[in-house]
Amino acid sequence: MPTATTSVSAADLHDPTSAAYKRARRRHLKVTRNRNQDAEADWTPFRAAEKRYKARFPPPDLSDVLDLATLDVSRSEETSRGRWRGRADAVACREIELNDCGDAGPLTSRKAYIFPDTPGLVLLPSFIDAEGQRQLVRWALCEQARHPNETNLDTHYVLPEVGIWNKYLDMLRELCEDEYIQPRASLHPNTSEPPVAEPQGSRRLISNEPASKCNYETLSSALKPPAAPSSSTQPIRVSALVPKLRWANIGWSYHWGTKQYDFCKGKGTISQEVRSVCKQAVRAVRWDRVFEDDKSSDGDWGEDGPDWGSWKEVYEPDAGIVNFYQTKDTLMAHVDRSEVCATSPLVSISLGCAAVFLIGGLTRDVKPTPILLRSGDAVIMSGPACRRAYHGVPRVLEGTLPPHLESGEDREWTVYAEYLRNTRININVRQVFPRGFDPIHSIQTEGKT
Ligand SMILES: O=C(O)CCC(=O)C(=O)O
Ligand SMILES: [Fe+2]
Repeated sequence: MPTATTSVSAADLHDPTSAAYKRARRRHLKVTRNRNQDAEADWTPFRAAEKRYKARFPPPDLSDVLDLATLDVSRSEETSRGRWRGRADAVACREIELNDCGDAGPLTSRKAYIFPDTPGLVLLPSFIDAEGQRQLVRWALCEQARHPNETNLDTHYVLPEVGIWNKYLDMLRELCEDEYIQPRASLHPNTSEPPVAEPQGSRRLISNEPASKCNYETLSSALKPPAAPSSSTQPIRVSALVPKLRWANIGWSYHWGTKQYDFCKGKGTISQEVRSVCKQAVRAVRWDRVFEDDKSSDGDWGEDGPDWGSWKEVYEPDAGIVNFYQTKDTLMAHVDRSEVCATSPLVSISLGCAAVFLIGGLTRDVKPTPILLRSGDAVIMSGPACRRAYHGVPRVLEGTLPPHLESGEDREWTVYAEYLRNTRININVRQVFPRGFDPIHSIQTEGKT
C-alpha cells in the first residue's frame, strides 16, 4: 500500500544550471543543516538504500540499479527518454530460458532472470505486451477499484458503487457533473466519537504475526474492526479524488488494521484475465533451474519440504492488492506474511511509470538488490529465501511512461494516458491457501468437534 508524501516540483532536477536544481539545493542545505549524523549511522542497510533512492536532492544515481530493458532494442525509445536509467550489468543475475507453454497470451519475452543472492526471485522483463498492459490498466481502474472491492478511499468517503474511476469517466463523457463526494464521517453527524479511534500522528507500522496452517484459525477469528473515517475529511470533487486512489483489494479480503485476511467476509473473486496472466508466468518458469543452486534446507520450505515441482499445476492465486502510486509515493520495506502459503509464488506486475524496487533478505540487515521495474515487467517472489524477504518501492520515476501507453489506438485511451503520466500501477497477486483448502469450512468443522 503506497503512502503519499508531500508534493515537490516535478521540474528537471538533473540539470545543475536550472532554477529547479538551485532551489532544491538551497532547500536541501537548509533541511540537512542540523541532520543527526549518528542517527544515520544506525540505519539498517535496507533503510540506507531506501533513503538514497528516495532522495529528492541530489537526484539518485541509478547506475547500480539493474535495468534489463536497456538490453532490449525494442524498448530503446522507452529507456532513452528522460533521465532515469539503470544498467543491465549492475547486479549479479543469470538469464534462464522459459518453458514453451504453447498458450497464446501476453508472453512477449522469452527470457527470465534469476538472482544468486536471492534464490526464488525471478524477473520477467516485458512479460506483458503493449495491448496486454493497456487491458490490465483498464481492468485495474474500471473493474477492481470499485464495489464490492475495498479501496483506501472507502474508509473516508461515501463512494459511488461504480467506483471513483468509472464516475470520473462518466463526468468526462458529460453524463454527470464533477460532483462532490461526501466524507463518510458526515453519515454520523451526531457522533462526536468515531467508532474506533484512529491512531494519532503518522500511520502506525503494524508488525503482524506470520500466518501458518497452525495459527490461521486464531488469526482469522481475531477482531477486525473497520477503520474509522476521519472527522476532518472535507467533501471533494470526483476529479480531485481520482489521484488519491492508492489501493484496491482483490480476492480474499485484507484487513489493513491487523494486516491479516478477514476470512469471515468470504472469498472475493480474482478476474479470469489476471489469474491466467499470473498462472502463465508461473507455468513459464523453469523452477528446476531457479532452485538448482538453492542452499536452503528442506525444513525452510515447511513441513512438506520443497514443493516447487507442483507449482505448474497447483499454483492458484486467490488474493491480491492493486497498488496505485503517484510519482511522489513510496512503499516502505515490508514482508508479505499474511498468507498461509509461505513459499508459493507471489506474482507482481508493473504498469505505467517505472520504479526502483528493493528486495533484501529475511531481516532489514541484508543489503537490498535495486531493480528498475518498467511497464510490462513481472516479478515472481517465491521460496523460503525470497517470499518472506523485505522489499519496498522507495521511488517512482517521473517522466518514464513508455510511448505505447502515451497514446493508444482509440481516443478513449487519452484519459488513461493522462492519468498514467504520473502514476505507476502494481498488481500484486498471492496464493493464501493451498489449492483445495477451504478455510471457512475448516474453521466451522473444527469449531464443532
Ligand atoms: O509495487 C510493487 O512493486 C510492490 C508492491 C508490494 O510489495 C505489495 O503490494 O506488497
Ligand atoms: Fe509486498
